Amino acid sequence: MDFFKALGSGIKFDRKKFQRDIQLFEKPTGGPVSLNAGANCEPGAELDFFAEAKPVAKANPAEETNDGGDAAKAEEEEADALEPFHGPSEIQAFRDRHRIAYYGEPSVEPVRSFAMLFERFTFKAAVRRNFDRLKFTKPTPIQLQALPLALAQQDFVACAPTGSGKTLAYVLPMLHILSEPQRVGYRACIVTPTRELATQVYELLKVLSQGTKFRINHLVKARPTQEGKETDQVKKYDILISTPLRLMYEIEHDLIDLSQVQYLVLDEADQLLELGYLQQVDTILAACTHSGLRKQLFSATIPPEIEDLAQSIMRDPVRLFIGFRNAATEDVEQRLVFVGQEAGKMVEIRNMVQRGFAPPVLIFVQSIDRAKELFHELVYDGLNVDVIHSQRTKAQRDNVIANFRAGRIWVLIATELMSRGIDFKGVNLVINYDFPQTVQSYIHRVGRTGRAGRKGIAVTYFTREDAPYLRSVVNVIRDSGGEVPEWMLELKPATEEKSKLLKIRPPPRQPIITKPSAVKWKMAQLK
Ligand SMILES: Nc1ncnc2c1ncn2[C@@H]1O[C@H](COP(=O)(O)OP(=O)(O)OP(=O)(O)O)[C@@H](O)[C@H]1O
Repeated sequence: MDFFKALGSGIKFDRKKFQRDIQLFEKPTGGPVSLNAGANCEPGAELDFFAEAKPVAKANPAEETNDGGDAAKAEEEEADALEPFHGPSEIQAFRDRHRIAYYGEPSVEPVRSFAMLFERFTFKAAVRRNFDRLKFTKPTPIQLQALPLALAQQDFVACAPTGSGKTLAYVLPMLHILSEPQRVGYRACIVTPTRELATQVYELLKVLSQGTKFRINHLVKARPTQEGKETDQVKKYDILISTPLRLMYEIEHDLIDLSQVQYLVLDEADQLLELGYLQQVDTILAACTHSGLRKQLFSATIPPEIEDLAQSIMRDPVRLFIGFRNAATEDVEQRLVFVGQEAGKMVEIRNMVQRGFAPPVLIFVQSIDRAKELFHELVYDGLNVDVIHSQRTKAQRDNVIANFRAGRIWVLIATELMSRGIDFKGVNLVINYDFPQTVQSYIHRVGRTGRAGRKGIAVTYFTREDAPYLRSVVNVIRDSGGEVPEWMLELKPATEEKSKLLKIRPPPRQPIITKPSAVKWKMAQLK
């Protein structure tokens, strides 16, 4: 109990909601405990919940990893660098230094800085002001190249690590290209796999478009059929943000007109081009009939088969890759923990709590049932925990996210729903309680920490049954600069057939039940 009191030092609670917590944590006896998982938790220091991002130590990973000469060169690339490039070889050297791989024609020059971008492209004063308020000093590597590429109105596929600012790379050019609001209907459309991600993109667009008259429709709510008809009312919108299922419904019920869309972005494109979403995305593509339509695809993971598919729906796309293909961000320390059997996972979690941990923590499990089970275990342990999955109402999901962002929830249990795109800047630790079913899932889950230049830790539990799938994750850890024991590198990768099976169906696992109270709850569920 002392540990929790200590851990609570400096944390503000919603007093009504956390009455019990307040009783437990009031008048802490000492400073926070030194915790092995906490980048923010030095002995004696106050917990730093969702503080402003720390100085971006490595906005451009190349700056730290290259040799002295390159580092000195990178130093020269000040935030306001305007020096033009002198020919293709200098551009190539610049791209190499920032680990930008650029395939295709035309070769659009990158920018050295935001100052150079705004010198080359004259943005509306309001958008410039709004951008300045974000206080981003240097473009991330994907932004160095994708911003001018998008502004040159090219089709492209962009693959860059999680948390490296891909959203800005399409949202900012969109506002420049659309230029002025026009009452002709949607001219830009952004599709994301989840409602939560759509909301996040909408929030950034709202910030950047303040003071302009652009109208943005965040289409995630169901609406009565008549209300949605393509009336003058709907024509006032310039930009649409939606999820594929919602949008397909609108198209199939003739509620929406996408014929004026000239700028289509698929965020988390590899997921959108997978079987589960393909039909919906096909319907959306077919509805975007404008001859000048430009398509841009973004993700932190673009497997080769998806790259081929992407190319088939685009016009000579440029392909942009930052760093290793399909690697995890280098800002996350990745650990693998062998837990023997299922029961070992709860032991490990409880040990972690005993040892101390620095919230906020995000825990991933493979199914809704397991999310509920784990929630009941941890709630009975007295942890400040909540759970998010698709069976919760939209309002509940929004509340959970807001509470987690505000530090009112310390531990959030999530299903795959939250694995992609969601930007929780302050997450210190991600735990893969259940081993991810694909290497892409691993990369995205791990990428919920270590964002925008911050550091993070990701711990993945594995049982004997998970061992055959370990190798692909081991490769990701190695490629992102992590250390892995030699024996793991000698493991055989799972066969293609086995990996495909795992992707479709999670493996059976023992329920997460260790307490009589949880058994009672589970029995009631099964009735
Ligand atoms: N140039 C920049 N400097 C500092 N922070 C930035 C910069 N660009 C974006 N960010 C911040 O980085 C964070 C991550 O950005 P974003 O969510 O766009 O990442 P992403 O690459 O789309 O990640 P994911 O693949 O997980 O969706 C955000 O909080 C954003 O505000």
